Amino acid sequence: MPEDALQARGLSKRFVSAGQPVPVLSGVDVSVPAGTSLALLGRSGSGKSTLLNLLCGLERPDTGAIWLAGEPVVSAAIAPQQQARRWAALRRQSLGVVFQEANLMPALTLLDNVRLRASLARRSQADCGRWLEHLGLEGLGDRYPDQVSGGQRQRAALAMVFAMTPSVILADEPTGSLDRQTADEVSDQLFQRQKETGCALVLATHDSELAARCDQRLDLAHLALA
Ligand SMILES: Nc1ncnc2c1ncn2[C@@H]1O[C@H](COP(=O)(O)OP(=O)(O)OP(=O)(O)O)[C@@H](O)[C@H]1O
Repeated sequence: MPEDALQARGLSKRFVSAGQPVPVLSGVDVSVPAGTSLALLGRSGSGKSTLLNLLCGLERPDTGAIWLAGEPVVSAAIAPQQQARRWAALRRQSLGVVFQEANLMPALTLLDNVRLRASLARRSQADCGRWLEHLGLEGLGDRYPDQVSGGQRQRAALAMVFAMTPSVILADEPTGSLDRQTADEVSDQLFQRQKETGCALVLATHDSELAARCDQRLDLAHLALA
C-alpha cells in the first residue's frame, strides 16, 4: 500500500453567522495515497471549499486531525501557533494550492509569478515558461494578471503549482471557468503532472467528467451533519 500523502480523521467545522451556528462539516475522513486523486463533490454550499481550506491550514477544524506524509500537522497535541507555522512552511514547499480566486501577485507578470513560486519552493526555474505553454498560455508570460482572462489566470495558477512540484495539490474548481475543450486539456495536464510527480491530488468540482477521472469521490452532500 502506498503511504497516504494526506490523511484526515473526524474533521468538523461550523461557522457562526448572525449569532447562529452554521454546521458545515461533521466527522469527515479523508485518505489520499501518494499518486492518487480524490474528487470532492456536492451541491453549492455543501462544504467543498471549507474542506479544502482545512486541508491546507487556511481554516482550523473544530475537531479532528490531519497528517501530511504521515506527519501530524493538526492534532490536539500541537499548539495552534505551531500548527500555523507548519502549514505556512508546507504551503511554501510541498502543498500546492489552486483556489477559485487565482492567487497571482498583480505586480508580477505571469512568468515571474511562476518563477517566484518555484523559487519559494526552492525548485528550478528552468521549466517555468514550459509550464505556461503546457497550459495553453504560450506568448502570455509577459502579461500581468489583469491583462489576461479569469480562465487564463486560473491556468497560470496551475502552472505555479506545477513549478513547485508539490507532494499534494489541492484545487478548487480548477477547470471551473473554462470551456469544455480547454477544461479537458487542462485536466489532461493536471493528471499527467500528477502521475509524473507521484503527488496526491484533491479537487473540488461540479464537473462530473473531471470527477470521474479521479481515483476516489467524496460527496459532501451525502454526509450527515451532527
Ligand atoms: N466564514 C464563513 N462564515 C459563515 N458561513 C460560512 C463561511 N464560509 C463558508 N460558510 C458557509 O459554509 C457553507 C459551505 O461553504 P463552502 O464554500 O465550503 O461550500 P462549497 O461546497 O465549496 O460551495 P460552492 O460549490 O458554491 O463553491 C455555506 O453554507 C457557506 O455559506
